Amino acid sequence: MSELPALDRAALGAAVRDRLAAVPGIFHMPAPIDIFLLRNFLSGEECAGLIALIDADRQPSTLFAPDRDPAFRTSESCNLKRSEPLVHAIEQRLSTLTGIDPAYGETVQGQRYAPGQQFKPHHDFFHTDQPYWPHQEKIGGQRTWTAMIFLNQPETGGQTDFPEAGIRVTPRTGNLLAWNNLDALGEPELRTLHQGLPVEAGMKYVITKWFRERPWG
Ligand SMILES: O=C(O)CCC(=O)C(=O)O
Ligand SMILES: [Fe+2]
Repeated sequence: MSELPALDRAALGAAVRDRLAAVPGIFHMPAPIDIFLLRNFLSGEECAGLIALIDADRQPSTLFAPDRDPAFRTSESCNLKRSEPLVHAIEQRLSTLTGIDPAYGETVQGQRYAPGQQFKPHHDFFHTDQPYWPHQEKIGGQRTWTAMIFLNQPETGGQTDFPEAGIRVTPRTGNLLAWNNLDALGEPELRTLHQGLPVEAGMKYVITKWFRERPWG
């Protein structure tokens, strides 16, 4: 087995940013964090295929650090298996896009929000003072980039909001949002705080891919 190195967080942040910035048609959003929007990363057909996989397997979503607030994350989610050809193909494309080897990525997670459901403000990076950290540290360490793809568009609500970065993105079928959870020095960037606002009408489906600093698992 070939040994993949631990990635230098700061160098990775810059390398992925430069690679994304060169993608034709991508929008580097004006913000104090590195965040990109790429329209139509997936086709409507691919999105429909992923929605069917999510509907077949979805369960109430969980949290690494269960919150006292039962309304913190009310969506349903599921892990999408790499053995599904569609999931495998999308993982390859995400790696080509970001330049990050698929081994560093966690399993793709699918998520569905019904009206009233939301994911309150949180960071995707790990808080290293939390009880979950020693285990996460062993199985890949800190999260680096997040790639999220909107699979459909709810009628109203369900935007992804970064209150401290001044960014709010409306779900549109096939659009990809990618951001670096770490700062220029490779440390957790607090201004990546984000939330999935409550869906008001219709359904919202997304997939999320979190990349680690070391091979995951
Ligand atoms: O659904 C959203 O808009 C945000 C989802 C999210 O933040 C996550 O899955 O980590
Ligand atoms: Fe998140």
